[in-house]
Amino acid sequence: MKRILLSRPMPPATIRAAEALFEVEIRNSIKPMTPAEIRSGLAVFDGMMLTLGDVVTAEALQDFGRPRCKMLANFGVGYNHIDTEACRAHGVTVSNTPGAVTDATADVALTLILMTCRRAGEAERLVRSGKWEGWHPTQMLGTHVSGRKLGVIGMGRIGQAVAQRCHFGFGMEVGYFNRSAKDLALPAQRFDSLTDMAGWADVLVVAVPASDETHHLVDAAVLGAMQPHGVLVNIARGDIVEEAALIAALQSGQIGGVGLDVYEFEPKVPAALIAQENAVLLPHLGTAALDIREDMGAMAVENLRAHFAGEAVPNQVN
Ligand SMILES: NC(=O)C1=CN([C@@H]2O[C@H](COP(=O)(O)OP(=O)(O)OC[C@H]3O[C@@H](n4cnc5c(N)ncnc54)[C@H](O)[C@@H]3O)[C@@H](O)[C@H]2O)C=CC1
Ligand SMILES: O=C(O)C(=O)CO
Repeated sequence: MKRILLSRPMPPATIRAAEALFEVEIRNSIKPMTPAEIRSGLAVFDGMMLTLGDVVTAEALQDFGRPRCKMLANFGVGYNHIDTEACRAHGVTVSNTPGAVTDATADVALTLILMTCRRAGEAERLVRSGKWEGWHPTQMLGTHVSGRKLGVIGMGRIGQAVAQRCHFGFGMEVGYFNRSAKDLALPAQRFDSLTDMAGWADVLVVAVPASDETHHLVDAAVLGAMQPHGVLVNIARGDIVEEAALIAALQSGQIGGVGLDVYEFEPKVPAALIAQENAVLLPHLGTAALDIREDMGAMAVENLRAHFAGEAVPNQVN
C-alpha cells in the first residue's frame, strides 16, 4: 500500500476516502508544514495531500534526484505555493482541485462586494456597539450595487462565476482584464489596460492566480486610477495586491473601500488595515463550507488514486 500524508486535519469523508486506498498519516496541525517537514515528507511518503501554505521549493527538492514522494495532490485550486517546474524536474506530479471551489468562492466575492459597497461591516459594528441612534435619511450612505460597472481581473472559472452573478443578478455591466480573450456567456468588454479598467469600474474584483507575473499586479498606479467611490475586492491571493499601496489608498481616500478574503502576508493582517472602517476583512473563507471541502477532498484523493494506478491524473498541473 502506498504511504500518503494528509498535511492537515481534513473532513472525515476525505480521510475515509484516502484510508480506503492508502496507508494514511494525518499531520495533527492546522499550521503550514515547515521546510524541514516538507523535506522529510518528500523522503518518507509516496504521496502527500498538501494545501495552501505548504511551500514546496526547488531548494526543498535539491537534495533529491528522484524523491520517494512522486505525487503532490493539492487540496485547493491555487498552487502558487508549489514550484511545479522543480517538481517536474524531480519526477513529482502535482495536481489541484479546479471547479469544486468556483461557486463557493464567487459567493464570497459577492458577499465582499455587497458588504463593502453597502458598508455592512461598519454598520454591524455600529449596532453591536449600542450606539445606533435610529434610521435617518443620511445615515451610512453607501454605493448602490445594482446597475454599476464590474471589472474582473482574471476572467477564469471564478471570475466568470462572479461576472454572471453580478450581471444576471444585479444588472451590472461587465469588463475584464485577462491574458487572453474569453468566449463568455454574457456581454463583457475586454480591456487591454488594467489601469483603464480600474478607472472605468465601480467594483474591481481580483480573481487571477498568484504568479511572478501577477505579483503586485494591483499596485499604486492601478489603485490611483480607481474612482474615489471605487471598491476593490480580492478573493484570489494576497500578494497580487500591493498591500502597502492599498493601505495608503484607503487612508488618503483615493478609493472608496476594500473587501479582502486574502492578505499579502497571510495570516498577518496589518493594524493599519484593521483600523480602516471601509475595509471588510474575511479570514480566507472562499471555500469554507463542508460540502465544498468534501468535494475538494474527493478530487484530491481521485488525483492520488489515478496517479498510483498508472492512469492519467485528471487535474495534473505540471
Ligand atoms: N479565497 C479563496 O478561498 C480561493 C481563492 N482562489 C484563488 O482564485 C484563483 C483563480 O481560480 P480559478 O478561477 O479557478 O482559476 P482559472 O485558472 O480558471 O482562472 C484564472 C484566469 O486568470 C487568467 N490569468 C492568468 N494569469 C494572468 C495574467 N498574468 N494576466 C491576466 N490574466 C491572467 C487566466 O487566463 C484565467 O482566465 C486561484 O488561483 C486561487 O489562487 C481559489 C479558490 C478559493
Ligand atoms: O482553492 C484555493 O485556492 C483556496 O484558496 C482555498 O480553497
